Amino acid sequence: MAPVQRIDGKAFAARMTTRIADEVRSLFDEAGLKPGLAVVLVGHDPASQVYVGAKHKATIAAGMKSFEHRLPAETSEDVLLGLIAQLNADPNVHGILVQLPLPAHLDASAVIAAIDPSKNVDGFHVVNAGQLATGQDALVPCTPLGCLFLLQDHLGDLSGLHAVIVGRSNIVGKPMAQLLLGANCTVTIAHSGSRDLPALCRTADILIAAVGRPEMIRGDWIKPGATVIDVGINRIPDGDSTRLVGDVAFAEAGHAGAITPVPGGVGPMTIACLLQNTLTAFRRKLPAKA
Ligand SMILES: Nc1nc(=O)c2c([nH]1)NC[C@@H]1CN(c3ccc(C(=O)N[C@@H](CCC(=O)O)C(=O)O)cc3)C=[N+]21
Repeated sequence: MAPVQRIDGKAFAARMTTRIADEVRSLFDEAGLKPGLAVVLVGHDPASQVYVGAKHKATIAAGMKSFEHRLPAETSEDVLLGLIAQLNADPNVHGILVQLPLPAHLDASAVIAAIDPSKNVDGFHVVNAGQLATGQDALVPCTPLGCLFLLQDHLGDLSGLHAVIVGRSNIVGKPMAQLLLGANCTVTIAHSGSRDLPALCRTADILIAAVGRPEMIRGDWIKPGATVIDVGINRIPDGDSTRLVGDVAFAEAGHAGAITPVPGGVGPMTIACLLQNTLTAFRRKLPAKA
């Protein structure tokens, strides 16, 4: 059998970012218009600091305005909601992202609900989720959108394929299911408690791993030739240091048709799709052409 193909999300994301930057410059620069993305980070979680820094760099590289708001860990919900109200009203801000997880004293669902759905570039608002579920134009959560782009690039038409999604979060599993249904897949949503999960996974033409458990999905859970998308980003100890692994035991997946590596697979696509959503939100605010 042909050797497994690596799906290069890093390269795909770089091409997407270049295309978005070209679009921003060629269509809007002359008119003095710029999409703007506001990112709010509460507290000092080291991983979150790294991600927020990466988002800032990508936003600038795409020719957009980046507004960073770093708030102390003890910020009250009132202060955070006040900032969100200000960003909702700011015409220079087209996208708003509040980095998750939030410190425990803050109610993430109340914060997400406060972000104007038309600026909610994470696609986490119930209005965004409802629009996606009912087939209306929506801002779609960045990680599953990135997975869909990689699948369509690799496989072309997805019609009739059986997709098994392991993971049922609002951020990945559920919106991923909606997107794949929209692309005419047959979709199964499974989770760590599903009965005979290995056998279920073996029925997948497309296997999406989004459980958040390092290397939980073993080689013998993968049907030969299947396309595997590994959403997991787990930092595990490695000697005196640490390393990143996905939710799939990558070294055992040599008989898959294709697989996304970790790092360099889905992660970079999440950031590229954030830029894409910011551009989409910006376009929708432009006055209709006369
Ligand atoms: N409101 C909100 N929206 C998010 O989209 C959001 C969030 N909160 N909280 C945290 C997670 C995580 N996340 C990642 C983005 C990029 C990489 C990424 O680019 N990873 C690289 C390298 C990572 C590394 O080296 O540490 C890769 O996989 O190749 C990873 C993870 C967005 N998140």
